[in-house]
Amino acid sequence: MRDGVMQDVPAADAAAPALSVRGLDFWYGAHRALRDITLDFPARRVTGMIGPSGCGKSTLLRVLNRMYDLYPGQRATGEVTFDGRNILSPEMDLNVLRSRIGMVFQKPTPFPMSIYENIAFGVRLHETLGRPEMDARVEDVLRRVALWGEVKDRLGTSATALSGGQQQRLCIARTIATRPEVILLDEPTSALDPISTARIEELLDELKAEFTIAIVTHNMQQAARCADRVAFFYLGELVEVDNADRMFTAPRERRTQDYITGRFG
Ligand SMILES: Nc1ncnc2c1ncn2[C@@H]1O[C@H](COP(=O)(O)OP(=O)(O)OP(=O)(O)O)[C@@H](O)[C@H]1O
Repeated sequence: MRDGVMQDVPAADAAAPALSVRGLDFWYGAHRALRDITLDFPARRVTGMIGPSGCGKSTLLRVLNRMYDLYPGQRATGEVTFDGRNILSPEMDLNVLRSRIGMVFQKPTPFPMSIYENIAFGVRLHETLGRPEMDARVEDVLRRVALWGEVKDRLGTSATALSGGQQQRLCIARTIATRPEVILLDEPTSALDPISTARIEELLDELKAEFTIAIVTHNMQQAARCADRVAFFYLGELVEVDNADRMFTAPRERRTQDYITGRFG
């Protein structure tokens, strides 16, 4: 426990953290959007991040793969340990980092190229594969996101012609194709219909056998269905983190209880 934030985990659920955030502060210019965040992301578990709009959930995801680095005036202090290194360090190779900690956005963002190239493009940045190996990689990840059957006969056609749900599964396939350890998802189903949403949720359940997953969601049912652990944020602070079942049945903090019962947010 640190600074009053409850985060003890029963031994059975105490997977080693893949990512450890310690004393993290984040600024957009003079605006401090995250305050002294300390949070572990256990390996091969789904950590759900919830809280009212503007509380800093997306900001934290953007810190975890240094996405903020693309924007002047944004800075983070503190530590985020991944594979024994502080990823906030200026020496970090950001291309390597982003291949190991992949990100899926709210709105499906396929590249304006073919379905095949959407996957092969990122792989080529990090590996040199011959055509048969690349074909096998493309097929493997499309099978894993349950898209192969739907697209195998039109791999050369534009990805932008797919439905929203198919596009989001393609974006997840693209992310796992570079074989990351961690997948960050920022409200990945908020633009999708209920059937596509259910398919993505099932997919997350399968992927967590292999990947560490952090998902931002506004949907309490989704957090309860998908997440092993849930972290509740409010006004840039981490209020409480706990196993999902306990978080939704017996939250310890009043603010968490008010939020999950719909009293604000
Ligand atoms: N580019 C930016 N420049 C300045 N302030 C920003 C920027 N992006 C976010 N903020 C501010 O940082 C705070 C946290 O925003 P963030 O987007 O992380 O919240 P969130 O919890 O993900 O919200 P939502 O659920 O609405 O997506 C908010 O006060 C927001 O206004």
